[in-house]
Amino acid sequence: MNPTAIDMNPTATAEEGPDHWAAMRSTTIRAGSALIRGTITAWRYVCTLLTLARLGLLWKAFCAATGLAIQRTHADQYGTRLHTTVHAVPRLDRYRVNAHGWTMRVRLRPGQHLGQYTEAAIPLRHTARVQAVKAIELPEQPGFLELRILRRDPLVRVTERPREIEPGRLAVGATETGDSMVLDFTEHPHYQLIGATGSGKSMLLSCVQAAIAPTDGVLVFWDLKFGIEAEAWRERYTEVAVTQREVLASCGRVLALAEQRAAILRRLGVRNVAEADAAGVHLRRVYVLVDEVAELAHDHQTDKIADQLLRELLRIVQLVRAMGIHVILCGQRFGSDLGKNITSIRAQVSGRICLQVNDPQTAEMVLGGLASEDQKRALTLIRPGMAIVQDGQQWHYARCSYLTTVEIRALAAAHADKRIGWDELAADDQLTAAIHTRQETAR
Ligand SMILES: Nc1ncnc2c1ncn2[C@@H]1O[C@H](COP(=O)(O)OP(=O)(O)OP(=O)(O)O)[C@@H](O)[C@H]1O
Repeated sequence: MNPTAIDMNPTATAEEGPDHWAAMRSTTIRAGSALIRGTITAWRYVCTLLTLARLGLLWKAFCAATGLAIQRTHADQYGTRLHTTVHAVPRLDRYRVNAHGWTMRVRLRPGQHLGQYTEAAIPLRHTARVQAVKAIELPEQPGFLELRILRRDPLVRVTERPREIEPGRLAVGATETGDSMVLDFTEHPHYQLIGATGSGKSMLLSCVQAAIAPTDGVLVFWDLKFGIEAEAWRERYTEVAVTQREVLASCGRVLALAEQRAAILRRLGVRNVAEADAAGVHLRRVYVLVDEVAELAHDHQTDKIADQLLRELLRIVQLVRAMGIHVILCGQRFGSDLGKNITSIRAQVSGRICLQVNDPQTAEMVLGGLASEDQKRALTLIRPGMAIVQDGQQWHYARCSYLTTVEIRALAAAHADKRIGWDELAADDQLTAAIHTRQETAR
């Protein structure tokens, strides 16, 4: 055999062969995992539909047994010996099925109210053989209720990955219905995340950062817990402040940026960054994360600047919402006992997430608008990272995703190039606005 005949084009086979196989292998793995995920989801839908059908068959008997059906007895025309009992059963409609369960609307019978259905939720859970049943009122539809039925608890293992859904809307976990747990900074410009030690505040904060990291959002961290939590994300931060003095300096920079942006918004004739975005001027969102808020409010022995800090924080939460600057306050408690301006600050922070807390007063402070028995649920949350999220008069259970320290470090390193300094940010804002003005003038 002629050896040169074998060695025709050695580099090409060496380079193309492995690439070809690697591409095939990765495509097969991706297709395989998509197939498995698809099969699992389809199977979950099938199980949900079967459970729903089973409950449909049992609904009449269930309502009769729990008093939800109105009973009428019809005597026959010859006397009272022969009579029939008819159950007027509450009608069900508007079914919405997902992989974890379903919701259905109940048309209330005359005289019925939410309390009766809340009471019936536990027996219904057993009758339907599901994880949880919740009855909620539909504010726009008097005479109707919604039953939310959870066949399988999506909060046992949260599979949702933190991500930005659209500018200012971050998915950070899952809710009990299997939907994404969303922090919506358009609806609530600032958030408070309150929970006892070990309840999962830092994990929730990490999920928020993981959702922001791949975007052009600006991350500022005031880590008053010695900078330990900030360490994993350090490469991605514009600024980390770990002492009250540093936080005070950072407050000044945040307010200066807000002032500059206010001038830009005035020039453009718009009211906030969302309108500026629509007009073609994109200003990066700035997220100021504060862990732990009580540390801002305590005077340390040598430095007496807590009052000044709270005044600055109040100015920030009052003034910067239109400028695309959002504050997320984390703490174990956020009560008026911490300082003079706390109540005013709390009033400005409308987004509220209550993780597990140890006392009913804290639950009441965070979940102000809810009934006291709903507030008390925050005392008995069983899993770390689980929270009660208030949504107007309604509430739901939610849980943040879980990220390991290795994942967090990898994310911070992968998106370190998105970091921007304060001066560059100010220059970037001015430049974006100037380009827009020039384009407008040219038109
Ligand atoms: N969604 C989650 N899934 C699984 N484990 C979680 C979740 N969230 C938090 N944990 C776990 O709970 C524990 C406490 O979480 P974390 O440190 O975030 O609490 P914390 O409220 O910040 O506590 P501290 O106030 O003491 O710092 C950690 O071991 C963390 O891994």
